Amino acid sequence: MTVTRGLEGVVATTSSISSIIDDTLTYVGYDIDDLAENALFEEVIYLLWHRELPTRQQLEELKQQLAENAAIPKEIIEHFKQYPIDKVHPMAALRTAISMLGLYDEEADVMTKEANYRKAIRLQAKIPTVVTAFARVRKGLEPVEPRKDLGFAANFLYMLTGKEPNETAVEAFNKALVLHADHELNASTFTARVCVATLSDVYSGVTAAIGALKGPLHGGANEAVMKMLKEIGTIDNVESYIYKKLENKEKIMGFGHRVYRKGDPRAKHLKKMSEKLTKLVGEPHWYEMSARIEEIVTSEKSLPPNVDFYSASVYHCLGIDHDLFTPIFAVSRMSGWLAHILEQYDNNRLIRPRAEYTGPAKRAYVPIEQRG
Ligand SMILES: CC(=O)SCCNC(=O)CCNC(=O)[C@H](O)C(C)(C)COP(=O)(O)OP(=O)(O)OC[C@H]1O[C@@H](n2cnc3c(N)ncnc32)[C@H](O)[C@@H]1OP(=O)(O)O
Ligand SMILES: O=C([O-])CC(=O)C(=O)O
Repeated sequence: MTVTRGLEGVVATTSSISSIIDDTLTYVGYDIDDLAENALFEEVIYLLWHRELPTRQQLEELKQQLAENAAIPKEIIEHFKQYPIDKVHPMAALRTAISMLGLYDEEADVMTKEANYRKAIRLQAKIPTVVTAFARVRKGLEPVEPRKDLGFAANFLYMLTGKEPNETAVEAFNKALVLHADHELNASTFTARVCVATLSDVYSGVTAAIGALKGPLHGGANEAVMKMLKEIGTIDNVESYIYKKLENKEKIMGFGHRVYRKGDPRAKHLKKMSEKLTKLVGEPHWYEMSARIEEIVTSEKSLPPNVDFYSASVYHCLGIDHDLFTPIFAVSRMSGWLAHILEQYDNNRLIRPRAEYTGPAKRAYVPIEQRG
């Protein structure tokens, strides 16, 4: 048996959703740079689920379906109110609430193609409502009901704050959603596919994926980046902080990637947004510190920033609580997870690799009184 640690370079499935070739990311053949500059997040959802960009009518239909399905059962809000609120991470709350949504979906275990698509709509529609409701309930605020007249990005920010967001915020948030939507066989998507390949249901698949995204080596890195920026505090502290970490062989969050070697093509869009937004809100130091960290880590370790690095300062400027950064990633990545889950069902085979055994050789059972 040959063991490939971390399955690096192992091609585990075919997929027609997104590709990373020579450090270029495409969703169904459309370059991420093109989509980031031009697409609405709802168009990207449609693209990932149908493999074509929507016509105007198809887009309007999808928007309407998302708006009509955005409300969540009141039991979920009541559940939130019972949590030990100051101890619960929003990703743990999200993981629980998304699983709980399955309890209130009469089609949860109906496995037809049509029912699975309807569940995809419901999950994509409800995840912003879940994240924003939890964010408000933990502050003692009432959740804000979703509005049918707002697009996906605007509605999220509206439900979070109770105020209609300005155009710049909506544009930036939409772009962040587009950039995070899918990424081939990343850890959380792979988790979702492994789960549903047992023919388990869609809710189980996305709940498992949320669990995988939560870790700091994956989606959790964006929150960890902001924690690092706060710890550093000022531009004058950047050098000593980063060099010390590197000397101690500690990882710098938001850098490195399993697949990209020259760089993550999403990072430059977030970098540009970070520069613009940090100036706009009068906190340019977050961008300046980030840019200096990038200079050092790139020259010392040849490690370019990944999608999580500049998204941290972007979300901070949008007034989003730092522990909501990873749930926001999940709001966007839900679209990719669902695309992959539907694709897995379409051409399913159980995913079950092997392990090379490294434990003791064959042993005889020892009765308990003879042990010790
Ligand atoms: C959306 C996303 O999931 S993007 C990734 C988000 N995660 C992060 O930003 C966390 C920080 N980065 C990392 O931990 C890693 O780069 C990962 C997990 C993304 C990729 O991991 P792997 O492909 O397994 O790379 P691996 O950890 O083996 O790193 C290879 C070498 O680069 C070093 N390295 C990798 N990332 C970093 C980093 N962020 N800071 C410092 N050194 C690093 C490793 O220490 C290792 O060095 P060595 O060969 O001297 O031992
Ligand atoms: O692909 C990966 O390993 C991680 C990543 O960048 C993502 O999920 O967006």
